[in-house]
Amino acid sequence: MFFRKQELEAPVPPADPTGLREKCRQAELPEAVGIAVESEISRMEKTDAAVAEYSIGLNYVETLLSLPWNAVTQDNLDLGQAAEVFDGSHAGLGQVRERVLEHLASRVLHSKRQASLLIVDDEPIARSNLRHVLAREGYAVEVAANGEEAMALLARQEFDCIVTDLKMDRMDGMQLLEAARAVAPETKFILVTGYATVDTAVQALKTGAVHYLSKPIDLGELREAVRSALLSRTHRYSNRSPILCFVGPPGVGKTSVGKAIAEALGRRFYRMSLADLRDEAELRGHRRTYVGAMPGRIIQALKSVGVRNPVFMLDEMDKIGQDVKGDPAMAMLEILDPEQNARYVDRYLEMPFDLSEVLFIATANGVERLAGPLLDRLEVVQFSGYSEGEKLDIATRFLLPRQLRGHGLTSPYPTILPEALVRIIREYTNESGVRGLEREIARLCRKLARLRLDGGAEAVAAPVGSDGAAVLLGPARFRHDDAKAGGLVGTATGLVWSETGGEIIFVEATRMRGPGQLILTGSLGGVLKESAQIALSFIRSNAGTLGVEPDFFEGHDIHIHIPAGGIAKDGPSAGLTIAVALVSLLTGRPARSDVALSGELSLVGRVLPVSGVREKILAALRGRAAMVVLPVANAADVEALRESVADLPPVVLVERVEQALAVALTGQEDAACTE
Ligand SMILES: Nc1ncnc2c1ncn2[C@@H]1O[C@H](COP(=O)(O)OP(=O)(O)OP(=O)(O)O)[C@@H](O)[C@H]1O
Repeated sequence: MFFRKQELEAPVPPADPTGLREKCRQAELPEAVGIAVESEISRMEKTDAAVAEYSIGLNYVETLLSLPWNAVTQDNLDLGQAAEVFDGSHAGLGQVRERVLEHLASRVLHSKRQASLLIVDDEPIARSNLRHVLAREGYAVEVAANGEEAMALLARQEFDCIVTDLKMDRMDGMQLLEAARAVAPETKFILVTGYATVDTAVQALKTGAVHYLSKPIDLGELREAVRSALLSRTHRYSNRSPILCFVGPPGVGKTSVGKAIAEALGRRFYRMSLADLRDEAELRGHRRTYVGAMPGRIIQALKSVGVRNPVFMLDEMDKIGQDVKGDPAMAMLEILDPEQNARYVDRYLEMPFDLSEVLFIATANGVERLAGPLLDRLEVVQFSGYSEGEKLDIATRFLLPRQLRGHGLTSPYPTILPEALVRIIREYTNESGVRGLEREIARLCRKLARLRLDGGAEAVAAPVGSDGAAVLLGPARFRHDDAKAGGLVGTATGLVWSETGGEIIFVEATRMRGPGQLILTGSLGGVLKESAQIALSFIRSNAGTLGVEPDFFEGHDIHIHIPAGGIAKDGPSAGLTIAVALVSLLTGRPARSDVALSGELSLVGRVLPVSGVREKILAALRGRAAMVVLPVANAADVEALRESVADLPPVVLVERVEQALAVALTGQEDAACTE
């Protein structure tokens, strides 16, 4: 700190019975915090220790003393090393890897940018001396003779730091500080004067100056003051880039990529789940006057992580918002916005804490539930599910070695053959990510650990193959033979997407005597009901061409049932599957259950594009579907997937529902196809 207490006639500090003043001195608090602590300690000294106010004051002071006001870790900005860290812990994340490295590259570039300084002094000699000294330090330096000239320069250009004389004609240093804060709030100020008094110093620091130097200037102090004022520059500029938001199903590596970013930068990592957030005050803290009041979770997190520039993962951001008191989305906006978060005020602290150096990363399973203004601030990085080949690679390189080590199965390592891993992937897991896979591998390792303890290394010497894995793990949990060859009348296989990944569903339709109603059951959202109605209307209006009796609805009810779980959100894309199930029912032609469909249906029979194509095709792969039918407008998505997944099933792209019927229905082939 460059606040010269002895020259500024500071009052003699009172005795320090609690030891807090000494702690405060050692903590090297920012001036404003030091003042708040001192005034709280003085108040405590006048209060009886048995009174509640005393312990409220004590908690407050201890909280202020425990926060990392100045503690930062230095960033490691070696991009090559960052890539090594990433590749050393992850596989199968091509696009995500590129996006993360691009983000880090822009940080490196920002950090290498030359810092710009403005010197404002009415004495030409002082100006040119300071310019000379600071230019030799490698800064880009401009000069101005008074506040007005400085404001004119500020209108054209941004400065990282302004070193200004206090007493000047035509807008002095204090007026400049006030005017400049309005147009360039991030610029740091260092005030210099020969007439230092406690009052002006305090006023300058309160107005936002970061340092206060008195004349004659000690050059060592000046260099140090500028260096420390610029310390946060790297992070602040980088933070202007959008906040990364990792979006994808569970277990695809969002958290672990966040950790890898922290490791690559040499920063500490903190993860906070927002799923259980019930009250906005949990984030921003409660006012000190409440008994048991505490700072909000953001400030508490920084206290526990011990630095003010960690990588801070805001997990499950899409889960906040419902039944929460206050407006947490607004609070999040403030926390994430670099224009505001440099002066983030927690209700308990009642003073600004600089969050601008925190590297925030958000995660979500889907973007639909994120508030619009929040989404605007975020740069979405989509994590999609893994194919079987990618899962095998991840399991072989990372999950299995980690679990073997974790279960004490070190040398001689038991051999788990790839065929065993493939069987675990196919029969013991059904997921987009690899969390379940890791759990099953851990289960296998526990069995092996027990065998080794009971029978020694010999007992686990034989390599574990596919059958060995099945013996150890017990009966298979998932059978993917649903989409097997053959077919049923009135049942069609569909592909849907939900936040937990892609899924295969079976749409069933049946007809019985009744007054002509459409009955819908299963997990149907409103959109899905509309899809069913559209499919039925299309069939009724095209009965002739589709080979359906025109009056099939008279005297009959149609019942459509969709048994699967999380599909209510992906209603439109089930339209095509419903149409196939209905035409199958009404024509008596069985629908092939190994043909999986997804497409939105229009009233005139066009097949419209759908989302989540990668997840859907991966679900079809898992479900052993022989063929996938998708809208022609999704051709680019299919092509993109073909590049990363070798064993794609054949994909038929259709423009109209009749083309899908030709592929999916057996019997009288092509009879209903118009092309
Ligand atoms: N591409 C990958 N390479 C290596 N390991 C991976 C990869 N993807 C996931 N993992 C591992 O899978 C496990 C689960 O990953 P993680 O916790 O990061 O998932 P997540 O996407 O954050 O899930 P959730 O949304 O449920 O929080 C971790 O042990 C992680 O290391």
